[in-house]
Amino acid sequence: MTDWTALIRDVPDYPKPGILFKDITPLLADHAAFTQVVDELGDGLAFDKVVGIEARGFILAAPVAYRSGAGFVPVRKEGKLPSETYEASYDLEYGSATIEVHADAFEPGDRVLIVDDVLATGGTARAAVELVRRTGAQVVAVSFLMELSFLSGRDRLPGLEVRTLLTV
Ligand SMILES: O=P(O)(O)OC[C@H]1O[C@H](OP(=O)(O)OP(=O)(O)O)[C@H](O)[C@@H]1O
Ligand SMILES: Nc1ncnc2[nH]cnc12
Repeated sequence: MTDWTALIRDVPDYPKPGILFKDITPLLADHAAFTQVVDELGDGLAFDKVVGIEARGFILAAPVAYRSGAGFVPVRKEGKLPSETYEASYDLEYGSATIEVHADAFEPGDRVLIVDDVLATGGTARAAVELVRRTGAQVVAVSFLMELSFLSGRDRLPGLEVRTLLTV
């Protein structure tokens, strides 16, 4: 894949002092970069549903589902899903959060690809994996646009295929 790192903007001290925020909006605005990234996130993997994690994960996961003929399932921040949910709480680089998935989002035996923009500490992805597994579905891989390798998020996803397209 082309190295699109130049389209990731570094924003110091956002959202808190000491955090170097990786802003993906320049990459999203570039058609060639955006489409290649969407193509690569699911390439060669077999799955029935794509999970996108609110909010930036939605931007990437929905087109991955569309292009691969899979369904899309949102994992949302707490209180946003209207029906019965499972929830998981976790810490991330600049705070903590709770995410939820609809308890009936998957068919028994569904193979699930989880997609998000950034793998940092891995807290968010770990919680999403737990949610999918609680429903009885199977996580086949976790794909990210970008990995912040100094935070070792991969270590929180043992035994899983972890795909990252850019590493910083
Ligand atoms: O690996 P971690 O340390 O868990 O961090 C990665 C998560 O942080 C960001 O989400 P954020 O909660 O900022 O939400 P947003 O997508 O709504 O901006 C990013 O989109 C990932 O989901
Ligand atoms: N440094 C960072 N930049 C962008 N998104 C993030 N999510 C967690 N850490 C992040």
